[in-house]
Amino acid sequence: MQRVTTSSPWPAPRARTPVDLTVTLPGSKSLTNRALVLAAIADGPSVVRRALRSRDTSLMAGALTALGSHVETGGEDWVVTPGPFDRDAAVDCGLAGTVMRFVPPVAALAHGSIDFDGDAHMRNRPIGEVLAALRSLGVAVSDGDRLPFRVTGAGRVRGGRVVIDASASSQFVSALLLAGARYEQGVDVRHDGKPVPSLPHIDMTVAMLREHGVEVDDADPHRWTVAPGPVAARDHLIEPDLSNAGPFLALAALSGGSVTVRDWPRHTTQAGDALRGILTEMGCSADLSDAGLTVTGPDRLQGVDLDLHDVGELAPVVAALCALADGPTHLRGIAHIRGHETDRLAALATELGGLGADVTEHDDGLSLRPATLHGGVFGTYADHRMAHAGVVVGAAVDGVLVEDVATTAKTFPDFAAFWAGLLEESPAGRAG
Ligand SMILES: O=C(O)C1=C[C@@H](OP(=O)(O)O)[C@@H](O)[C@H](O)C1
Ligand SMILES: C=C(OP(=O)(O)O)C(=O)O
Repeated sequence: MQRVTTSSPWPAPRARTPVDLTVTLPGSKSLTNRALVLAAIADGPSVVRRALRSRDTSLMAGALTALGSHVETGGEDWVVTPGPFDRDAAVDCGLAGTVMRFVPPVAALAHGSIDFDGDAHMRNRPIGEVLAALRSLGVAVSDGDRLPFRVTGAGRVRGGRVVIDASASSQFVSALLLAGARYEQGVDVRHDGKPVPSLPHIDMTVAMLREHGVEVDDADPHRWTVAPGPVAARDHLIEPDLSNAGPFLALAALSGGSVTVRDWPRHTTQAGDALRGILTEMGCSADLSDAGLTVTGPDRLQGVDLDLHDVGELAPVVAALCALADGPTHLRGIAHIRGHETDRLAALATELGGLGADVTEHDDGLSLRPATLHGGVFGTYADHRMAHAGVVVGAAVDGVLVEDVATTAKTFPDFAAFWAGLLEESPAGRAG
């Protein structure tokens, strides 16, 4: 776990009085990258409307283009035309789990050798189960269980049954399901191991496959079967990224003000929808209306005892908010987030602790007790959600400097300018 020191740390703006804000947020990373993959293996062109334009989605578009698809990313709506996967290619995964996990099963369909690599830390993130699964489904994959690796496609994949341990990441399952319909025998994935985290993301994969006309059986909680067959071309309208709504809703929670996120879907498979329940448990009110989701913060923020196994990507912002709460907190069930963009449990314990939080790191979570926080540099370890955690604390505490805030570009274009603009425009910023 290394701190990144690319530019001067960013002085996080304060919210000194209750905010009153309405925001329109960029699209979901998870929905955009699934829509791009499915479009690239579909039987005709598809449009990804209101696609998220960020580092992770540009890397996905770049990967699918390298394989031979045509992805037009000029406007708000991205047009994807499947092409022949008939060449050798190199894929840069950056730090995008969705690119490193979702693209190899697609590359296996190519006629060519596809080389994968990514950022330095990406070489530590787990992928071995996907590579082993591909080998057992008849695909030539170089030795090893980490980046860099090579997938040599023969233009066809046998497919069939495979057993994996997906306890480190739900993306292992999603990856095999997304491409599985294009395998000769489809794919029958069984999980054998500790519980799979982030299950809403597998539900998202299954729902989107079905929208593309693919037959998926997910009746058994540890088994997913995708029937072989065509993937129908289909346009998608991308919902706002509800996980990235976390820091914005946290502003309402910590300032006792109100934040409305426009276009919050009434029904969604996004994990971020769980923020409504989490913030309510912390004492906020959360109202879903035609205007969007409005969260209003309480006078005193309560600590919580939560199992975040299904929604681990929310942990950094939730932990930051809990560090500001009046009561104790225990966040459990999130050992797997040690394999995210950084070891998030260690990073949160170190960085929140560095600002005076009373935080204890456990194997599978964190506990926090009320403490008076102070300013200082908040390290982000190239992790967008660590930067979100830093700005949340910085909105409530003087003198917080967020290192490498530009790392938020992974899933949110120009985050810092947007965040600062909001706090300037709100009465909270003007009062400061
Ligand atoms: O499939 C996806 O789009 C994601 C799945 C989850 O990964 P893990 O299962 O590795 O937690 C989530 O944390 C990540 O942000 C996005
Ligand atoms: C875990 C995350 O990302 P990735 O898709 O790179 O796994 C995340 O965004 O919190």
